[in-house]
Amino acid sequence: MGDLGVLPDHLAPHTAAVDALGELIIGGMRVSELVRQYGSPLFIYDENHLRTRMREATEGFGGGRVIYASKAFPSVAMARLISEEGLWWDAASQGELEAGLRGGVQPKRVILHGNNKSFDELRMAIDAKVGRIVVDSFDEIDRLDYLGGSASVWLRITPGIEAHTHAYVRTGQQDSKFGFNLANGDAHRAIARVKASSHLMLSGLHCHIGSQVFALGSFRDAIDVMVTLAKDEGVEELCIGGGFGVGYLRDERVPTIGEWTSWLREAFVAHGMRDQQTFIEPGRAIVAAAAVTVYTVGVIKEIPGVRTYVAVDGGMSDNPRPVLYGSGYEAFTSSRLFDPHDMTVALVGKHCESGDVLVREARLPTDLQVGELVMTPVTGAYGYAMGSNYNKLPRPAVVLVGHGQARLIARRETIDDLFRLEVDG
Ligand SMILES: Cc1ncc(COP(=O)(O)O)c(C=O)c1O
Ligand SMILES: N[C@@H](CCCC[NH3+])C(=O)O
Repeated sequence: MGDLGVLPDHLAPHTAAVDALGELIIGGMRVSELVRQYGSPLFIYDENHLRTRMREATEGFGGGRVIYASKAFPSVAMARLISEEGLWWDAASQGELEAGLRGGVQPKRVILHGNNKSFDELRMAIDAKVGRIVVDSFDEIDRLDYLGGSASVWLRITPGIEAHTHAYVRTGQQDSKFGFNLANGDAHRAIARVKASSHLMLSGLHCHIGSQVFALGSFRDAIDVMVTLAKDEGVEELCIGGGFGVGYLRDERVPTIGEWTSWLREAFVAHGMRDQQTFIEPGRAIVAAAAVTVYTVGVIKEIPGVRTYVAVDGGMSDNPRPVLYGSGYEAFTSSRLFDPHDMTVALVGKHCESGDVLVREARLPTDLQVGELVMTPVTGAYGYAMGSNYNKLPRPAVVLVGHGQARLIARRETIDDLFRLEVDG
């Protein structure tokens, strides 16, 4: 990576480069050229970045298995990369399961999650012979008994670890809708039930303490608790979930996925676990920084002495994270990254809500013009995946770039697409 001007290296996709005029190039493609061809707003994913993260994760984790948590970006194109790089695929619904299978992930490398799996989802997983079903509740055991097919299962345990992250994405504490509670004995009761089953094979235990977690200590605590339980119960495999935090802001420097995975491996090894027994499920740490979202500025409204609003052609429908969790992002002009970005503005979307703010205090050039391209980096995880059609906005297109070429992996929605579900009354 050369000089990226005002764009910090740690927020840029791997192949990012800036030409002499200050324009951003990703995967050998000029961002303005991509927008000219595919329209705005546009998600641009860097293929090299994705593959590098997958390799760092698998190398750091030794011979343990890395399962990509597909909820972060569950596309067929992503599933192809996952299967080519030898990772596994975590699906939390029939749709995510279908995406993995359509992308060529071998069924034995698919894990099915969900705190309320339907009969159809369970039936599909059994018929497809997925690698593991992660059983989450007693009602689910009843459903599996009713269906009767044979399956290799893990039990999802809530180990009672309070991860330090946003309450909405904390999942390992006692008070959780997920999994079997360890402290009140449910975990042991579930283990006994599955062990006694003639058609379910208990191959492992699972826990996931939360998302965007930075404290290695929380993962170490989870490993301590779960290894003890697995050894007491004579269970072979252990998955410690995902949730490894990433940096979204200029000053936010965080461990790489290679560091995360090698630390976790060390923690497992310290407990005498063999690589083949161990699994992790990162989503965000693989995809987040691989993508940027590019928007076009439509309105610049200055309220002297109050604030300047810069409105773009997307917003909470392509990135609901700021509204949902108060998440922070940065913004940059993608065509003049050598210019100082010293005007503080609110970067807002085009939705009919005052809360539709993408970046509360974005720094952009003082002479920013209507029609310029502004991009927000680190939007590869839980952006497109959690997008909506609010205000009947069509979803943006998604391109995958590399080696001077772009591949459209999700076309832009059309106005007609927006009415495909409506029944004309
Ligand atoms: C069961 C499970 N595994 C893995 C993940 C991946 O999380 P992240 O994208 O934060 O790595 C999640 C989401 O938090 C999850 O619910
Ligand atoms: N959607 C959350 C992460 C949820 C993780 C899924 N268990 C986010 O955007 O940060």
